Amino acid sequence: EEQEDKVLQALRLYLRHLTDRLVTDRRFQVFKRPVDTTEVMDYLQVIRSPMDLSTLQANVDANRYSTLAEFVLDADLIWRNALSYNPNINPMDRRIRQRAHALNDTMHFFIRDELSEDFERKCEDIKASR
Ligand SMILES: CC(=O)c1csc(NC(=O)C2C[NH2+]C2)n1
Repeated sequence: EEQEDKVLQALRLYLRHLTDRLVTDRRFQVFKRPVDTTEVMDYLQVIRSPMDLSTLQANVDANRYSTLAEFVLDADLIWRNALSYNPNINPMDRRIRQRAHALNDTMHFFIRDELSEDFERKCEDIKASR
């Protein structure tokens, strides 16, 4: 229905605006592209579902997300994967974990501050009705 498509278009616009801010934040450059598994040889043995900010953006543009919850499932993979792959106390692992926590905190702060629960409920209702 016309009205419903306007809601989904608004969601897409917001998710693109949110992802653009994350992708341009220099703290999150390590999360910008898929991990190069020819360089980081054991990555796919450790991480079952890779995700990165550019793939997230492409998914938004491809209308892959009809609710905020679907987007957050993929977005949370990015920082959770980084915590899993970098568990050690060496400075490099610690720096990536700090950036992973910053990505999580920043994303969820923007969402809580900018997206109403009513809007997300509308998206969920449209999804349930289809
Ligand atoms: C995106 C991500 O989580 C990532 C990219 S490289 C990396 N970790 C390392 O290169 C080593 C430091 N201890 C392993 N983690």
